[in-house]
Parts: sequence; structure tokens; C-alpha cells
Amino acid sequence: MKTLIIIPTYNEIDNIEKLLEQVLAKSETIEVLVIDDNSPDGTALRVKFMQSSEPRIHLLERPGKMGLGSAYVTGFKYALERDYDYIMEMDADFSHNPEDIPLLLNAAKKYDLVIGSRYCEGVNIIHWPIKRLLISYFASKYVRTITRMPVKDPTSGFKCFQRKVLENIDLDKILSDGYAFQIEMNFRAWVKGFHIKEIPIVFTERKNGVSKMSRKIVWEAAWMVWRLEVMKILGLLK
Ligand SMILES: Nc1nc2c(ncn2[C@@H]2O[C@H](COP(=O)(O)OP(=O)(O)O[C@H]3O[C@H](CO)[C@@H](O)[C@H](O)[C@@H]3O)[C@@H](O)[C@H]2O)c(=O)[nH]1
Repeated sequence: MKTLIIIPTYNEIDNIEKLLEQVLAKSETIEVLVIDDNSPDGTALRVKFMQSSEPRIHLLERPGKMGLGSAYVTGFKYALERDYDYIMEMDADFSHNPEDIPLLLNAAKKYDLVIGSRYCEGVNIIHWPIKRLLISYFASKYVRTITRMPVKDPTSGFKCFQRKVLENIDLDKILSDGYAFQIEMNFRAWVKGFHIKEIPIVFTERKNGVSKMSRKIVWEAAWMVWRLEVMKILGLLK
């Protein structure tokens, strides 16, 4: 069963090489697609260097920082044009532990969408500032309260889709670009009746590089939830 792990990057030169090595070591059936937005630190060059000795590394370069959501949409389309059975999302900065990849893949044999969840067994986050933790935790509660979607960590960026989920979502209609993108993908999958499973992971704050979180990203998520809920009521997400 072929798996594509999509890894969006913006200034991840201190992480990408080690991460790709560890991810690819998990299984021969795993390939990775790095989507780099012209990182000024030369992340793409480092990936190209690795590509010369590792055919399982793929790279798409975009001209500038165009956002996390559109990077994933580009990656999903790439996967659907090829023969991947499972498509995963993963950060480049070791917030997501490569050791957890087999756990997600294993669960994806039974469930349509598997989410590596920070909140399904208590709170499993290491080294986040308390402010960031509170925003993330209460944002998750907010999403759940408004949408009634049974997901405790709707903004998690570590997940695995069975191919059929992505085939059934109109990727050209995705509205969001920041962390709201994660909520939107889960919501669209859930509204279409796909089975979602959360499995516990530990999220560790990055040691190298910086988060790209901004106020704009938080606000986008706050209003997107209402927009999606209204679209669901109007039957626009079926
Ligand atoms: N290509 C591209 N990549 C990007 C962009 N913005 C961020 N990335 C990449 O996307 C990944 C996650 O970005 P971070 O900025 O490190 O995310 P974070 O603040 O740690 O946020 C984490 O928690 C969020 C919700 O609480 C998650 O939604 C998110 O995926 C991530 O796990 C990293 O690999 C980063 O390089 C962009 O505009 N373009």
C-alpha cells in the first residue's frame, strides 16, 4: 500500500534533512512530497541534494509563501494524479514524531481519516507557551461546540487520509489557508459520512526555526467555523 507524506516547508533548513531520513526509514512503501514556498533559507536546495540519492523524495516549489492550506491542496492533487493509497500530512519541524507514522497508517486501514490528536487523552503537548496552549485548546472546544463534529483536536496537522476521502472532496472549493484548513478538511470529510478516528500523539514544540502562526490565522479559523456550519445547513457541502 503506497503512502505519500506531504510536508509543507517554509524556512525548515535545520529540520528537513533529518526529518526526511527518519520518515523514509519507517517503511519502503512511504514516499514524501515536500512543498516549499521559496524558503529564503534554501530548504528546497537541501531537498534537491537529497533527491539525487533517494528517489522516494519529491519536491514541488512555489514562487513565494502562499499558505499552509494551499500547499496541502497542491499536494493532494499531486497524490490523486498518482497511485497513492494513503495520503498523510505532517509538519517539517519534528512537532510530529516520525515514530508515530506507523500508528496512523495502521489505524487508516480501518478508518477513512485518522487524526494524530493532542487532546484525545488529556493534553499531550510539550514545551508550548501557556498562551499558545490555551488558544489551541479552547479553539478546539469552540469548533466542537459550534459544529458538533466529534473531533477533539480539529486543528491537528498530523493526519492520514484514505485516498477515497480526498477523491470525494472538491479540492477546488477549499476556502481556508491557515490552521482553519485542518478544520475544513475534517468537517467536509465528516459531513460526507467518512469515519474519523483520533489516536493520541504527543506534540513537541519545535527546537529549530519558528512557528508561522499569526493573528490572521487565528481569526480565519474563528470565522471559518461559522461559514462552514452555515454551508452545511444550506446543504452546500454534500
Ligand atoms: N509551503 C508552506 N509551508 C508552510 C507555510 N506556513 C507554514 N508552513 C509549514 O507548515 C508546517 C507547520 O507550520 P508551523 O508554523 O510550524 O505550525 P505551528 O505554529 O507549529 O502549528 C501547529 O499547530 C497547528 C494547530 O495548533 C496545526 O494546525 C499546524 O499544522 C501545526 O501542527 C511547517 O512544516 C512549516 O514550515 C506556508 O505558507 N507555505
